[in-house]
Amino acid sequence: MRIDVVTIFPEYLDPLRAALLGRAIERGLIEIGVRDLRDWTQDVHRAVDDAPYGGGPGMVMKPQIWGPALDEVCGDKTRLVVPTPAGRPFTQAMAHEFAAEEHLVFACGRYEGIDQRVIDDAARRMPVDEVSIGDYVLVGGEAAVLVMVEAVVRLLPGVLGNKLSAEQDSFSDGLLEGPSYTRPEVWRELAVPDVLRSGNHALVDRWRRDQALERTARRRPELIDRLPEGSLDKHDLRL
Ligand SMILES: Nc1ccccc1-c1cnco1
Repeated sequence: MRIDVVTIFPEYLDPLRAALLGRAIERGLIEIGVRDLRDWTQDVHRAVDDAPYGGGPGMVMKPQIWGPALDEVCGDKTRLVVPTPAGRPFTQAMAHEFAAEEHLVFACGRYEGIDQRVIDDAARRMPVDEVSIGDYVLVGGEAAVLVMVEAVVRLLPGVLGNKLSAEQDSFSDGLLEGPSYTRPEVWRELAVPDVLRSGNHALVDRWRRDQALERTARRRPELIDRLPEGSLDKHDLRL
């Protein structure tokens, strides 16, 4: 997979070359390019934004800059992802979809966003997803790209060591993870639940499932309603 990010703050994406993702690049599992949008500006001030038609606060990013940038960076196998607070919610399912793509391009908007015609024009020749990572306001799309790239790249074959399976993690069964514990058995007078030291794997599995269901019902009840038909067995339903 190749990933390209177009941004006016390329240094913001430096963490993509650290740790797990950095090792995936070194191992040739992914290629990552970060491009400075200002490289496509023509004026001495390297302006990338202008006042919004219709008035109002903030600035809008110029189509005459974004257009040529995406023409050059995107290819015939590109899926364009545009982080925006007005986007569809980013989910694990979307991460899996993106992980199956050959080429992802992330367009990082700042200010009040990118002129809509940039997205509309791109959608004439490639799949375009306007995506939100949550209901809060960021200054730009760069932090959202770091989140999405991590969620996507960890799903690629070979990226996670075999001891960490992407499939067994949170959200793979639609529930939140329950609590986790490690040594010591007692810490600041707080003990590890006895069942986890019982050695009875069936009991441990049951306890973990119960904890995940209770936590999900308490913190994210809407996820329970979204579980596929038949996900909950009679033991689950006794809770
Ligand atoms: N707030 C933002 C501002 C600019 C670009 C993306 C966002 C965003 C993405 N997901 C939530 O917010």
